Amino acid sequence: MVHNVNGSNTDNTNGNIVLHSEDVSVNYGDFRALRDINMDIKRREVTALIGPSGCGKSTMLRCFNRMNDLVPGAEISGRILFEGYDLYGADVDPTEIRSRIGMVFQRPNPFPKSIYDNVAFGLKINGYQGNYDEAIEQSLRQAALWDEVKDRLNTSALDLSGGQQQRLCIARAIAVEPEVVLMDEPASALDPIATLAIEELIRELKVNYTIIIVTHNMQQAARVSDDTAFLMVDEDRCGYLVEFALTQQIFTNPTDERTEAYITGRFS
Ligand SMILES: Nc1ncnc2c1ncn2[C@@H]1O[C@H](COP(=O)(O)OP(=O)(O)OP(=O)(O)O)[C@@H](O)[C@H]1O
Repeated sequence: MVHNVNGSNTDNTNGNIVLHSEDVSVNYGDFRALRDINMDIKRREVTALIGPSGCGKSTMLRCFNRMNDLVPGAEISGRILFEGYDLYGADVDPTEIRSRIGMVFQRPNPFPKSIYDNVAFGLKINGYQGNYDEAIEQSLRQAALWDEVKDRLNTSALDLSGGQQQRLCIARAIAVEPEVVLMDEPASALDPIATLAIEELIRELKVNYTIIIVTHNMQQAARVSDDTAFLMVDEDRCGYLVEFALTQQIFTNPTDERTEAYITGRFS
């Protein structure tokens, strides 16, 4: 169990901050991929991570639910506080963290099981004792998929379209009622209509969840997020944070000229 994470906050956070990163750096073996990242993720808001390829967006995202623990050679320094407590503390169970901070990947990755069993999966692992039918319906409704699948819950998830599969993966992630959902380019493998459906869904989900999204698509960041972090790479290919601000400010009146150059397409 993660002790006390619902208790009173300790240092450096207030009730509005769910995740707080402090001087976070990440190495893959000898290669430093990210340095000194400081940012606060606000509750029930959408935070976008943007920046050129290789600047460490996915690496940073994975730090927020300890997915980098699973990457050979990955080492993180600095601190991340989740609800005020050290996410990397000795008493923290990474598996529990990953159910409280869920993840949706770039390519929809449903299991080769029925639609129903995909959503039930996390509930079973968590030893859920409630009514499965109700929990599954609620998750599919929240993921804006219920009406399309309610008559075929026992058919294979692999028969769904790409956009439906991604919404199913979102339903699977939210079934265990995480506090945070991390999304790594969740719409990049989808067509424009499915992409808009995912964006609409993200705006709906933030009523209940805190969302962090990595996206290459700046219009998408502007459409769905409240805060935006802009990262770049230095001459050693190490990623760093240039600017973190309200999305509206980043896209209309950025403080840093590098942000301005990036969002106006002067480099990519
Ligand atoms: N498992 C790994 N082992 C070694 N290096 C890695 C690993 N994963 C990522 N990197 C390197 O770390 C740096 C940051 O990668 P990351 O995928 O986090 O960037 P990104 O901004 O998400 O990139 P993209 O936008 O292209 O997906 C890159 O130089 C990448 O090559």
